Amino acid sequence: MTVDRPAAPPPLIELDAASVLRGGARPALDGVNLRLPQGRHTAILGPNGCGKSTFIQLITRQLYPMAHADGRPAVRILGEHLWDVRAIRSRLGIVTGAMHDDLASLPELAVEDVVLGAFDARLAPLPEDEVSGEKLAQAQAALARADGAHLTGRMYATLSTGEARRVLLARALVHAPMALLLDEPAAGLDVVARDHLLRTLRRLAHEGVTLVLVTHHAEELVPEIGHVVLLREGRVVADAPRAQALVPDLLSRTFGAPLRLVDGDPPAFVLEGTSDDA
Ligand SMILES: Nc1ncnc2c1ncn2[C@@H]1O[C@H](COP(=O)(O)OP(=O)(O)OP(=O)(O)O)[C@@H](O)[C@H]1O
Repeated sequence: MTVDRPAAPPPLIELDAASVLRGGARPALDGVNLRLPQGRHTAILGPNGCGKSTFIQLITRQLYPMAHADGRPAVRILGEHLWDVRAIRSRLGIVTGAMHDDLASLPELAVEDVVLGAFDARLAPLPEDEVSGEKLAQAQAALARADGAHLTGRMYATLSTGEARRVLLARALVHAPMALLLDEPAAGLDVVARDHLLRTLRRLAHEGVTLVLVTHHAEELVPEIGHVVLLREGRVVADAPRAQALVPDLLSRTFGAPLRLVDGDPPAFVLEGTSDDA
C-alpha cells in the first residue's frame, strides 16, 4: 500500500544559476544557485558590492535575471516563477532601506498611512473608503508586533531611524507573512535601538516567522540565524550551517582580508593584524 505523503512546501526563494547584468565589468550576480527553504532562518552575508542589493531587487522584480537558453526559470519564489510582488507580500514581507527612502520623502504620510499602505502596496494614504475597521485593526496589531504602537499619529518623515524601522517592519507584518526578507535591518541604528530591533526579530522568529537577512553587519547575525550564505563578487563562496560558514578561512575569502567572527552577543568581525601591537 502506498501512503501519500504531504508535498514538501516549496522553498521560499530558489535561484538556479541566476545571473544579473547591471552594466559593470562582471555580472552583479553570476550563476548563483540558492535554495532557501521555509522555516530556516538564513543570512546572506558579504562585503560591499557582492550583490546583496541586486539579490533583493531580483526578489522585488526591480531587476531581472538573464534568461536560460532552455527556458527554465532562474528564480522561483514560493515555487512560482512569475510571482507578483503584491500577491506574495502576504507570505513574504520585505523591509529595505530603499522603501524607507521612498516613504520618508513624502511629508504628508502618517505612521498609520505607511502601514495601511501595505494593503495595496502604495506610497500614498489608502483612500478613506478602502480603510475598513478590519484593516485598521490589522495595522494596529502589526504596529504592536513591531513595538511601534506608540508611534500612531506621528508623521513618518519626522521619525528617528529606529522609530521608522519599527514602522517599516509593521508594514511588512500587516499581512502576517510566514517570512521576512530584511535588507541590513539594523543599519543606522544606535546600540540601544539596534538591540531593541534585533530582540523584536528574534521574537518574531520564535513566533514562526522565517527570517532572511541580507547584510554585511555581523551584529545582525542573531542566534536564530542557523544558516549562512557567503557572497563575493556575485558568486556564492559558501552555503552552509552557521558554524561551518562563519569560519576565518571562508570569511577572509569572502571579504578579501583576514577576518574572523567573535560569535558573542552581539557577534562582531575582527580584522586580523590591525591592532596597535600587531
Ligand atoms: N546601477 C548600476 N550600474 C552598474 N553597475 C552596478 C549598478 N548597481 C550595482 N552595480 C554593480 O553590481 C555589483 C553588485 O552591486 P550591489 O549593489 O548589488 O552590491 P551590494 O552587495 O548590495 O553592495 P553594498 O553593500 O555596497 O550595498 C557591484 O559590482 C556594483 O558596482
